Amino acid sequence: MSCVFNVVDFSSHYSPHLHLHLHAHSQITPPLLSKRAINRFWNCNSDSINHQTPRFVKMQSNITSNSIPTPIHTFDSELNKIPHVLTVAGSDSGAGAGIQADLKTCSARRVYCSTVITAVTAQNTLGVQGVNIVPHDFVQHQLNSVLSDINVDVVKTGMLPSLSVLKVLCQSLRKFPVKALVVDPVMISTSGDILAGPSVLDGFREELLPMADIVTPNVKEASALLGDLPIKTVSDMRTAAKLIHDLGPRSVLVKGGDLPNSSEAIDIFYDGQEFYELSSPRVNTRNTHGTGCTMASCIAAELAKGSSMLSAVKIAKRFVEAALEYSRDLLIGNGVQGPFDHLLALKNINQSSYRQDRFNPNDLFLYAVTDSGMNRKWGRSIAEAVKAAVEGGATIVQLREKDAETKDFVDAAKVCLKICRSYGVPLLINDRIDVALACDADGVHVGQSDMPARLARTILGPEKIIGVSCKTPEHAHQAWLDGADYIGSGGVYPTNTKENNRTIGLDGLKEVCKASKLPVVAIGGIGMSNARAVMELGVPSLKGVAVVSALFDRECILTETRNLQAVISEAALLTQ
Ligand SMILES: Cc1ncc(COP(=O)(O)OP(=O)(O)O)c(N)n1
Ligand SMILES: Cc1nc(C(=O)O)sc1CCOP(=O)(O)O
Ligand SMILES: [Mg+2]
Repeated sequence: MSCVFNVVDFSSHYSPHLHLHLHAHSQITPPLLSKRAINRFWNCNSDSINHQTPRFVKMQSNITSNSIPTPIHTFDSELNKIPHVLTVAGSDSGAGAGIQADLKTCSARRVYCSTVITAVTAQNTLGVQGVNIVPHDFVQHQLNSVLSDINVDVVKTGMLPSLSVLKVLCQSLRKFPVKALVVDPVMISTSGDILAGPSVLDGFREELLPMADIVTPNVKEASALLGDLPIKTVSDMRTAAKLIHDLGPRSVLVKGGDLPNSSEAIDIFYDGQEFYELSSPRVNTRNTHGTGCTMASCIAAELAKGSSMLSAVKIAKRFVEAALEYSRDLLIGNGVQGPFDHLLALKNINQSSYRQDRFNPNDLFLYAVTDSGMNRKWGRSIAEAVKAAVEGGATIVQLREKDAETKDFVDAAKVCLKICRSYGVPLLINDRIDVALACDADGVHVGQSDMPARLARTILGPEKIIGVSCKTPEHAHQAWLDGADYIGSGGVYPTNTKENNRTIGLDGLKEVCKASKLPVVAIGGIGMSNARAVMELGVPSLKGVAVVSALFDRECILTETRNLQAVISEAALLTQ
């Protein structure tokens, strides 16, 4: 064993537990460790009681805390290092738990996740219909492939279906030490099916738990690990946490989600010195399949990013709580226990209002841009103005509410979105990416001094529409490079709506249109008198006109929009 340990580079691989283990079993003494490794090893745990949120109550410990500082899981300072969790677990065909839950959790928490599959289960929301155990030598093969190549920060274990699989895992962890080991002692599925037998239980107690940085049993698993010790109260959970800690893991999280008759989900975290009671509101939902796997992989993900153990546990609890809350009414499968949505993204898909097309350049044809000052002047709400414009034939709407309070802006945007969706008209938000996200608008329009389009694209994702204001061919080229969908170009004519706006004229517009790889909408001083001239420019990339005052600074928005529609439609027909 010691010859294996002698090849370990202590400055880059860090598992406090493996180090302790190593001191006990090999001849390596602390002076042989690099200064950096020693510093990291004895770094104080930054989670003191002062940092706790009120919902996480530190409990009195029976153990007098001594002055030995607790190591934290620090993260190598190499720039651009991607945090990496390896999950060693079973596949769940229903994708609520197991490997699939781990992958979704790590993606949601922005951590790379590799997988070693220990068993393939046939499973759905009704239960487990079949289990096919992967031979232990092939589990070892997978472990070797990943650990020998990709720099793993944290290993998280789930279903370990046989003692031989557990043993090859322990061997690999000794050969390839990692920064932390998170053990979710999966034994019985939530549907009551046995996923690991008694010999595995012995393996947990004797071999795996002593190597673990944290073990995360639920009440049933904690009881099984302790020879069927009854656990019925929070006080029992605390006793169990202490007894499991005595088996060797550095920390224990006993999850009380299954305890009956409580409006709260209470977990007990014990790090060998202090007990912490972590409580969250119990979410009343059938969609809880995979919460254990998710909790453990989220802890692993946070450790991989450099969190202390207590922080990682707190974040994981919040993450699970938020995902359950978001998913409480999701209907996936016909069984009693459904999966939940780790990425908080599935709900809109079912809405009848979901837009089918991502972006159609022809939507730029008659582009209505609102103005709160004009609406105030004419005594109408944003929603009334938008409704009149879409009824009159506006093909896209932008809410340009420069002086609205954020809350009012979001509220109005939600109402306008409903109106626009009912007409199949996209709704964009001017400048405010946050408002667009909050109301799930179809996209944003940004100018040269607003949020850069490239960044807006990263934040909003691939499906949202992004428009960029461009006065020059260079702007247009950059907008294309940045992943925009269209450009707005102007001011074509002088305007009173936007202060200090440089007029580029029809010639400037033509130059931009010719250079642009993206569809263009013209803006600035456009109305009934000059829209035809703009449309007759005859450049293929020019798709329409964007108008503020000629629609909204008028008594009847509906009539003005209809009239402008007629004029530009006629011009478009003539120039085809
Ligand atoms: C379609 C369209 N084109 C241009 C603009 C102007 O955007 P920006 O330059 O960011 O100026 P503000 O509108 O924010 O004052 C636009 N809004 N829409
Ligand atoms: C919002 C805006 N952007 C412009 C640009 O040149 O980029 S001109 C403009 C105002 C357009 O209002 P109206 O239709 O009332 O002239
Ligand atoms: Mg702007």
